[in-house]
Amino acid sequence: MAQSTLDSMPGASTGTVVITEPLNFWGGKRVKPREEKNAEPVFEPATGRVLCQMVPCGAEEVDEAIQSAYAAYQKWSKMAGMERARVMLEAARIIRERREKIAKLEAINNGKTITEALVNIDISWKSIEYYAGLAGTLAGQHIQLPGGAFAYSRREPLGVCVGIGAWNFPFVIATMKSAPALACGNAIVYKPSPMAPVTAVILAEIYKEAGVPDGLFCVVQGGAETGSLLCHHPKVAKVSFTGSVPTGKKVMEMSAKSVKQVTLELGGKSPLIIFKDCELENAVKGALMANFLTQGQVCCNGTRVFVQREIMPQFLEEVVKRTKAIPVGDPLLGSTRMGPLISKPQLEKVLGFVSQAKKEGARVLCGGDPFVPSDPKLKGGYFMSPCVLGTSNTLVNGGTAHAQSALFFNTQSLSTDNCRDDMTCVKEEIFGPVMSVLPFDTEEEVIQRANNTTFGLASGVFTRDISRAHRVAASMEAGTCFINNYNINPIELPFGGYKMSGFGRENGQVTIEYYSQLKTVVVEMGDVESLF
Ligand SMILES: NC(=O)c1ccc[n+]([C@@H]2O[C@H](COP(=O)([O-])OP(=O)(O)OC[C@H]3O[C@@H](n4cnc5c(N)ncnc54)[C@H](O)[C@@H]3O)[C@@H](O)[C@H]2O)c1
Ligand SMILES: O=CCc1c[nH]c2ccc(O)cc12
Repeated sequence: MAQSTLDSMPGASTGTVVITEPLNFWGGKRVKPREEKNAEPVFEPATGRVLCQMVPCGAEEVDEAIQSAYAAYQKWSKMAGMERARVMLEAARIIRERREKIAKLEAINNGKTITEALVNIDISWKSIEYYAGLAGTLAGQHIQLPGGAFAYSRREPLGVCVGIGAWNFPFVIATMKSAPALACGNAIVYKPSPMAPVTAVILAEIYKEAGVPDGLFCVVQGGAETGSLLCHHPKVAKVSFTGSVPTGKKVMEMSAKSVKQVTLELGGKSPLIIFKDCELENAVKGALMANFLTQGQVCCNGTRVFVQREIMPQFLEEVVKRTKAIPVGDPLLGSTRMGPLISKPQLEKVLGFVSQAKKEGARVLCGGDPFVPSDPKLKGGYFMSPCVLGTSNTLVNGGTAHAQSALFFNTQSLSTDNCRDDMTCVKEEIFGPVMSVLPFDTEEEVIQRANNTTFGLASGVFTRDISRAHRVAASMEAGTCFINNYNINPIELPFGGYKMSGFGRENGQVTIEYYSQLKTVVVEMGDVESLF
């Protein structure tokens, strides 16, 4: 087994790892790219150094991977669910055993902190364990018909599925797609993001070691072109896509040509609503969890934080204090709570949103600047200080919080020194550590404003009023609503979007339905009654 990448991990530190092994995997082994000519450098976000080369797969390589997956599917789909479960449980066990090494590699490639990367790897093996548990339960129905005839339904796999992933949760996304796919008896060809290509192949090796047939989980590297080859391939039955709305639309369009099933897990601009009767410290912690994990590059982040006017001063004071205290730096240090963004263009894009917000009248309450850590090896990294955009008055001296709110916030509608619903930073997905804080007055008003978006991935509400909490949750046009917390996404819970945030679900029992199809078998026990 080519385990050398992982073997080099225990002693590895930021700025030291170089990966030269092939990153494609099909037919049960790593596969060297056919041509190196379109190689793209992959950068270590913490240092800006080249970590490896990503060589995109062309049509022949994609076809080879899909043929290899199809051959594996023929074997795997004939195994009993319990047999598949056994192999999957072994894969989960191996991931768990190697969690530190895999997490380190993930943190090096993605820039997320080692603390978060470990949580991600734990989610990954739990996902495989969870779907292994369901593999043996897949069953149809028996339906009695008149005259002794009957029918039964069989839950069958789809065939070769394709997974296309984003760069923010590379290992998690690869497992969240492959675990339900394999449990149902499918094979899967996975294309990671060209910016985070290194851990998917580790997953492929682990599945192989656990005993899946060669080709069952393949990895092809590449960007838009390779993705498009996958979406057009006639042997592919389903495409599960995680990424942005514009790319999701293209994937859906390409898949429609050969009527492939599609799951779209797309972006968001989720609202987090904080009522004045909340437990304030929890609400502040929730707002930080909703905005700053993985440097704010999380699809379901609650980036529009609506705060009831009366508690705005206290909320802002506390949220700004805590945001300023977030230790930004080397992702491999246990004490770091925010690493670098994924790439230089992403950093520039996010800083651009902050500049635009200022031009449109928002006040930067903290952060929003490029950040250069003191450690010299991190000088070329893509760091920025976490940012809160909102109103400035609460940080003005003097007056009680209530007096301030009465004096200042009652005139807010006249002020431009504020986040407003029509600002770019409030309307568009930034995908970086930028929280926009907006005042509101009434429940009715905030529900309308929270839903006034084309996205619908997630939402959140903080209140002590149980009736209000459920009323607000029911009225959110979003696939998830968190009550009195945020970004709690265990694998047992269905996850996915409303509106332009996509359709289909990942995680939870329901995902079995997105990786399988029902066949109805009708059985006659008597003679055929023919009208002809
Ligand atoms: N809903 C979710 O579960 C979820 C999870 C993570 C990220 N996201 C979203 O992903 C986005 C960030 O990720 P990104 O920048 O990697 O997104 P992206 O849309 O740029 O790329 C996603 C993937 O699509 C591939 N791709 C690009 N063009 C393609 C094409 N024409 N055909 C087929 N594949 C193509 C990319 O190579 C990559 O693997 C954000 O909008 C974020 O909200 C959503
Ligand atoms: O960007 C979001 C990635 C994501 C989607 N669903 C889940 C579930 C658990 C996670 O840790 C991440 C995600």
